[in-house]
Amino acid sequence: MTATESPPRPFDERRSQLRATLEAAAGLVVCLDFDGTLAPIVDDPDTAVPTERNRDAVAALADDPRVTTAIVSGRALRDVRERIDGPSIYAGNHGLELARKGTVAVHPIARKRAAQIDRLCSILETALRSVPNCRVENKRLTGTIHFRSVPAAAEPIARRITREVVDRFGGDALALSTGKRILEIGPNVRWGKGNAVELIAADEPPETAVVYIGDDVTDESAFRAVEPDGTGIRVGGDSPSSASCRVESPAAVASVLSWLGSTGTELVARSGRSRSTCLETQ
Ligand SMILES: O=P(O)(O)OC[C@H]1O[C@H](O[C@H]2O[C@H](CO)[C@@H](O)[C@H](O)[C@H]2O)[C@H](O)[C@@H](O)[C@@H]1O
Repeated sequence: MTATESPPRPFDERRSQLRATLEAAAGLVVCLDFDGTLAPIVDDPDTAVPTERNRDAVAALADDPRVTTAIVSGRALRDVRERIDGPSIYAGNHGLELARKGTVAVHPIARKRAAQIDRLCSILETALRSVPNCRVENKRLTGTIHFRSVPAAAEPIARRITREVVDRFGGDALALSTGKRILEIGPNVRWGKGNAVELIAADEPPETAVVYIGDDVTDESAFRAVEPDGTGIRVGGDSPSSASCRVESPAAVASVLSWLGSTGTELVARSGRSRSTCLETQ
């Protein structure tokens, strides 16, 4: 546990703190992870879809001019865009690519190393061919090796092969990281979802409240980016996290999004009105 990590509190117990944050805020940004947050975790990554309530709640937030809504995913940008519609901002590949204001920015080192990722994904596909149901997802800037459907007895071997291949062919240029029943290869750079969230927030007026909801290790840098002025909400479990709140599941995320879209936006709007009243009376 790092100095800033402690078990997050249930969202309902922290609601009054979030109310206070929003009452003092000039605007609201809602950043959302995809797998395990909007979409329940499933065996086959190709079949992951948001729950209907999350889809509707995201569409409502995205339509509200008082809110900036962003998806911040480990999936490739193009992939995640096809899975959830509405937001004006999308970050893919754990923040290495960021689509906003009509342009797509790509981390320059990640762009340079894309050919190496492609090569490594091919090598891994061959090396892991004999492991039943082991899947290599080539996302251009990163690659994901999926073990969720691999028989339990074969998983340690598959993970070992993956580590050995990345050590041998990735050198210092590429790095391996973990996720939910996956290993991921990416450029060896200090850049993650937290950096993307900081860029998104920097476009907003000062004193905008940022809420980030996510479920996995790579979401921790985003929680650190928003806390303590904003609010991180961890989905699932009560293990230590840099998020101050938690909810149980993607089903519970929908209730938080609905609350943000109704009460949350109202609190921020009221705060905006009281600010302008103050200015007018000076
Ligand atoms: O940051 P996210 O949007 O949460 O993406 C993280 C990874 O999500 C996907 O893998 C995870 O979800 C799959 C579908 O439910 C599941 O089968 C797998 O075990 C999970 O790790 C996605 O396939 C990866 O590319 C993302 O990096």
